[in-house]
Amino acid sequence: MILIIDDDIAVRTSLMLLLEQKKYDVFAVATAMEGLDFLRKENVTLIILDLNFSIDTSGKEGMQLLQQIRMKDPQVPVILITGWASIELAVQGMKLGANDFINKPWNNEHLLQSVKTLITLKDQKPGQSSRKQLDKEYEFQSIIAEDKGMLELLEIAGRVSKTDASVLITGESGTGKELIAEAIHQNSLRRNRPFIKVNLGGISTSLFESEMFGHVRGAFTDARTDRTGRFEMANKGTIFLDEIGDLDAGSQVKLLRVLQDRSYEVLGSSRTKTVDVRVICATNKNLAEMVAKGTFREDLLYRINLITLKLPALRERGKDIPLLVDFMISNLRGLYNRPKLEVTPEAMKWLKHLPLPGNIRQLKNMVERSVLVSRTDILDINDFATHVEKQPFSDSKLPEVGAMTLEETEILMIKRALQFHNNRISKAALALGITRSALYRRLDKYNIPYDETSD
Ligand SMILES: Nc1ncnc2c1ncn2[C@@H]1O[C@H](COP(=O)(O)OP(=O)(O)OP(=O)(O)O)[C@@H](O)[C@H]1O
Repeated sequence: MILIIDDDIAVRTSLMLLLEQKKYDVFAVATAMEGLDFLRKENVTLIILDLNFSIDTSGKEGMQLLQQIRMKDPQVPVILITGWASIELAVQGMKLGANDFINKPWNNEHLLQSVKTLITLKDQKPGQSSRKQLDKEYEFQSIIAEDKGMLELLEIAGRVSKTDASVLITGESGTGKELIAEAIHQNSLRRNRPFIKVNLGGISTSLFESEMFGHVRGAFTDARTDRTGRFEMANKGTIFLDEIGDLDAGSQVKLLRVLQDRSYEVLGSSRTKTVDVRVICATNKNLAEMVAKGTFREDLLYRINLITLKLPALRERGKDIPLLVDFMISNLRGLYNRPKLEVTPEAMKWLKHLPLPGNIRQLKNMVERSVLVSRTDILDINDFATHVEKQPFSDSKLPEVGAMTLEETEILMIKRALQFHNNRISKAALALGITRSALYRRLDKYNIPYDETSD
């Protein structure tokens, strides 16, 4: 049963009609008291709450009610309805545990999507599907994963792919964010429509609008012909906004508007265009931290992260490395016509313990290079070892001369290696290029705490 709490009879009626048409059971109340009373007695699957309900437009009462709802039922999904002017209120509401917010006047499709997504996700907790079941239900062939966390992630990705919910994919560089974004599109009802990828990190501020929304001829000096924007190209399909954390403040506002209203203006034209698009964003930055620092808009974050998928780093799913290597080798057998390509068990073991900060991309590059260069089809440790790509490092990253002694630098590097490898001594030693016993000696010498049992 969906519960609507709003004192405006017009809003209640139109929401009820809309949801009933879609065969949802709906109940509407006008006051906070009635709402809480209903929640106590009935099994509510989702709540739609108008934050500005009651004559008090500060939203205080709505916010209080949200807190009370959360105390009674921490799980029930809550969608807030707010006026455009009270976007800050919506952000506060999200912090208090609401799941989504919709601006008035709302777009019916958008609202129904949000309802469908939240109910779909609530129905089933992830973590129940095996790889086999996932493969039966979805098309994830190009994504190699047996790791439990990854399977949970794929299960959620599969389920949300059928909705139009916006998805934020986070994770270190090379962990497969783009691959997941493509898979969501491929498993969605939009699969036969365009999938448009935009690398926001590569678009300059001055070109943002023309690139995203297009321009008409003469809109600015260099605009000699009309240009179709990326949103228009993605119409009816999916737009994948990569590196969203790299967007400057001005472009963030412009993006927020199109994500809120699904409408925009082509540069140099006064006509408003609407767009029907599914939005998937990705970043390797920590957006919550950026919000705290004031470099990323909080309202934009809530607009894009109805569903967040956090991809694990490869070192957190080391058991998947042999599967990934097998998959890569099998592709290369066909590509280079070398059907006998193999990796020795020793090399496989060695690869499993290799520090790979560039994640799957780094592994893939290394395997491919090793195959290309090796004269034999049976690849051993030595064939790979010469191709371990050191991450690009510039000495400008080093502290200023005089800021640190050599000993202090050594201590810092040891601590970083331990932290990176979750205190696993042998892995940290390998990354530092010393033996385990040499690392133990240094840990004792510098009094760095460690856990002997963690290796
Ligand atoms: N689970 C996986 N199975 C097979 N190949 C994978 C998997 N994950 C990633 N890859 C491959 O690794 C490479 C990097 O993946 P992708 O480009 O999706 O990473 P990313 O997280 O988007 O990187 P960046 O943040 O640098 O843009 C691609 O060639 C991709 O096909």
